[in-house]
Amino acid sequence: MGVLVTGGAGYIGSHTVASLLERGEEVVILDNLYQGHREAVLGGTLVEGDIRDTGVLDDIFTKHSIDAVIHFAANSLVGESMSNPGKYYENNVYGTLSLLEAMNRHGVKKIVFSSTAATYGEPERIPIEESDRTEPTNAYGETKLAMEKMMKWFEHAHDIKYVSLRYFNAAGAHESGKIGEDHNPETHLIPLVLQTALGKRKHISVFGDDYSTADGTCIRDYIHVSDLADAHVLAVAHLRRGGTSGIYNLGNGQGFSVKEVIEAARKVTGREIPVQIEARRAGDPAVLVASSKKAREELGWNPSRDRLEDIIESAWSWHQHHPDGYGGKDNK
Ligand SMILES: NC(=O)c1ccc[n+]([C@@H]2O[C@H](COP(=O)([O-])OP(=O)(O)OC[C@H]3O[C@@H](n4cnc5c(N)ncnc54)[C@H](O)[C@@H]3O)[C@@H](O)[C@H]2O)c1
Ligand SMILES: O=c1ccn([C@@H]2O[C@H](COP(=O)(O)OP(=O)(O)O[C@H]3O[C@H](CO)[C@H](O)[C@H](O)[C@H]3O)[C@@H](O)[C@H]2O)c(=O)[nH]1
Repeated sequence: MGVLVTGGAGYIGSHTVASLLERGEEVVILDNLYQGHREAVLGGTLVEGDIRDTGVLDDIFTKHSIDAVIHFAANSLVGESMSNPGKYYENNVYGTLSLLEAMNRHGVKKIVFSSTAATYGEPERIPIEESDRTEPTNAYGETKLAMEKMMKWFEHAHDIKYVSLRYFNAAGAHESGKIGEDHNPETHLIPLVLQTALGKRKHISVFGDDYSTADGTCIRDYIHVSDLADAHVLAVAHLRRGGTSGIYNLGNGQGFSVKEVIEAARKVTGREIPVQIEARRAGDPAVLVASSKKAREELGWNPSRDRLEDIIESAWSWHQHHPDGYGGKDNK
């Protein structure tokens, strides 16, 4: 039996496809290449198409023997979701509905889903546990919460089991050097800091230094993309052995401030990284750090690339060799 990976040409999806292939899985990738890259798909069968297209989904489930879906395909820019929430309900919520309906038509009973720390909003305590309050402060997080609830009701009605993985801040790149992070536009801190180290940007903007944290900048929990990829493989295994549906945080349980990330990047790169302090970014909670105890205990997840310098080092290697991402590939 094989796995369908929606959004498998994107950043986290492509790393998960690589992990599945390493384990000898049959993989079909469905991506409309809105953000994804053909070159990021290291194997399997890539279908260029949209999760909202019922014909494409029916075709895939008819032609391939698929028992599980890993669902990454979504829009995920917090700022854009605030100015254009309709786009997020259309692609994320309607897209997931289209996928679940197709799974139901074809008797596919397992789904692993990309959720986010943004489902919590302003946390009530740190580290955050899965049972904590979920009150998203942006439309993106709200759509992810809606998709989690949709899966709950599809399980109730159609016995489709789900594992929802709430990632904190994904970072780093694959050890092969072949795949890494290439978003357009790029909004994430670590790639922007490294593009500044490369001289592609004049400075890194720090969004607010007046938060109630030790150095005034926001604290996040950075998790290596390959550790995230491993969690998806474990989640599929959990469902295949008859495990129950559930929601799991994925993070390292350690928080780093924006200033600490920049300092670590200076050490790793040995380059100057000019900083400009700017206003706070709307919708940013001060501190987001995960408790991933549940994923460790129930899925057997054991993230191994947890040092911030190592995560930045692996991203740096990717950015140095691919300064223009996949577009300007330079495989030195
Ligand atoms: N990057 C992070 O730190 C982070 C954190 C938490 C959650 N997530 C979630 O993880 C998932 C993957 O994130 P990413 O950073 O790899 O994003 P990404 O944009 O690199 O990957 C998403 C992929 O989905 C594809 N896609 C989008 N809409 C589609 C559609 N309608 N049909 C087919 N393909 C479609 C895109 O082309 C892209 O390749 C997303 O669902 C995101 O919300 C990401
Ligand atoms: O140029 C920048 C970019 C980011 N930041 C700060 O760096 C931290 C990390 O920002 P990212 O944009 O890298 O990531 P977020 O913490 O905003 O992540 C959120 O959005 C992601 C999707 O883009 C995930 O869904 C994640 O779960 C959700 O919390 C934030 O405090 C942000 O304000 C800056 O100071 N300058």
